[in-house]
Amino acid sequence: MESMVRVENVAHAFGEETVLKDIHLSIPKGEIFGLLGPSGAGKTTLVKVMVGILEVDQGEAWVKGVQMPSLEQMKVIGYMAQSDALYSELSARENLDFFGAVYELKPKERKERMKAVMDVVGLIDHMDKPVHKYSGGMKRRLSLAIALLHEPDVLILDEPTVGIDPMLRQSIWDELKSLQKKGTTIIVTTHVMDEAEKCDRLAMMRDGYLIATGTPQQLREQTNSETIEGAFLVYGGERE
Ligand SMILES: Nc1ncnc2c1ncn2[C@@H]1O[C@H](COP(=O)(O)OP(=O)(O)OP(=O)(O)O)[C@@H](O)[C@H]1O
Repeated sequence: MESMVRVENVAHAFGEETVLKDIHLSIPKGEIFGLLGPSGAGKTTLVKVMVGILEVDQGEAWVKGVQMPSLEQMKVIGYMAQSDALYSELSARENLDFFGAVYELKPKERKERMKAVMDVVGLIDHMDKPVHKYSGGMKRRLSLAIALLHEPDVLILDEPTVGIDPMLRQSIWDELKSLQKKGTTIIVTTHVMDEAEKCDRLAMMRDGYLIATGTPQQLREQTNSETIEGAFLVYGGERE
């Protein structure tokens, strides 16, 4: 199957601390791929390598056949970072309009997409509110809307549902599943175990290593666990 995201032999250190070690990954088109691991395991650092915003000491990352970092290739990626990159003095509409221009969406299409993505995240009635008046959860939702705006082939979402209530979280996952049906490849980091269950495949990280990769069922079976949470605890080293 065509590999949409490929990471080969990646290693990286921040000063003395090695945070990624010997990472190999291949994610096929249309897969929902989850990255799990204790805080500090290296998940965010790894997604930054995929997005091409971190140049690593060793190894390579490829997105849709192009080696990262590549400015041009950013157009096929929708990235939602852990901390929101929003202009707080501007309204949601102005933020979306700005990113729509960055992604070179034509005015008519931009307007339609802005409405569609704000609908998905349940913010359609808050289009004209300045972002500094948004709650933390609303900012997360707006960041997700921006990542979806240009209908990217690859969505890379770093803890997208933190601070989002269960009902909206469900509707966001419904949207991710429907994007997957259209062929979008989705990479998501999460600490939420029921979200991990929704992924086609998971990678467990610990101390900068990818220590296990497989379907949720495979990871449960390999660890004799009934739940992904159980598997996570085994791989996280918190129990034998
Ligand atoms: N810019 C940086 N400079 C120095 N150290 C960094 C930098 N970014 C991350 N680190 C360190 O790299 C390690 C991995 O961090 P990373 O954010 O990738 O973990 P994570 O698995 O995403 O954690 P969390 O689940 O808490 O988000 C941590 O020890 C962190 O302190």
